[in-house]
Amino acid sequence: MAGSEAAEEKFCLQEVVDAYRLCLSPEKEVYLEHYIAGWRALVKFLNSLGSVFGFIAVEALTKIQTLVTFLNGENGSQYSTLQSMVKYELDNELVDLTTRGPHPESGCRTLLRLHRALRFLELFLERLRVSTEDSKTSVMCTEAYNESLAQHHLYAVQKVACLAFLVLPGRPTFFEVMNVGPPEQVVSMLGEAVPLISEVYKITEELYAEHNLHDLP
Ligand SMILES: CCCCCCCC/C=C\CCCCCCCC(=O)N[C@@H](COP(=O)(O)O)[C@H](O)/C=C/CCCCCCCCCCCCC
Repeated sequence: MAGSEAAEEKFCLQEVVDAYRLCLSPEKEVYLEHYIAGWRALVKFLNSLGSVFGFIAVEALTKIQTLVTFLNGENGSQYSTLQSMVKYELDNELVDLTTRGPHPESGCRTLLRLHRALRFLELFLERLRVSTEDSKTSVMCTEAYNESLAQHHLYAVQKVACLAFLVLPGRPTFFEVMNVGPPEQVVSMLGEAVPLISEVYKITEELYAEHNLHDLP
């Protein structure tokens, strides 16, 4: 890979912060384009963790790609925000609400999977932010996972995920990979990232509750 391409692929926490900062409109609508950009940046991070995390990166990328296809499709303008997507898909009966049927990969159900993962991210980054030098990333990650995503995963997926967490690099490597600078600056940027992610999460959570979309199959 050419040097410039490699540089493009490098993860940087600032990219995540920028994406989530750009996510909200003044009316607190969530722009899908920036929501996806945030996830793309996180996938870079997952890829930098090595092949053990490849299956998680592939799963996240598959969900991202489904949303990108809608956003770039002929009805793309209906997918500019989460709010417009939900309205468009519900108004046009494009969502399988109780069992999987003609619309197994709707935007609403696909985004719900990423939304649940965003809660994991929020919990994990907050743990990382308040962690100390001897804190273990595997423990922080397992706790955040058990409090969030695990509740929506099959037992076999939970087992594989928890095994992967055991080979996570330690806190110093995590901080380095974030490409921010010394640990104090990483902590400070995590302090910016977490509230932004929390707000996007909360707005999505309320939108899905309002439309009874939390259990989409
Ligand atoms: C800022 C740097 C540090 C942050 C590092 C975190 C990076 C990424 C954060 C989260 C990634 C998770 C993305 C996974 C998407 C999961 C979607 C999902 O739940 N899919 C399941 C259901 O899909 P359907 O079958 O209903 O279509 C699917 O069954 C699951 C497939 C396997 C994925 C298992 C993922 C479990 C682990 C998540 C945490 C990994 C974080 C490791 C790095 C810290």
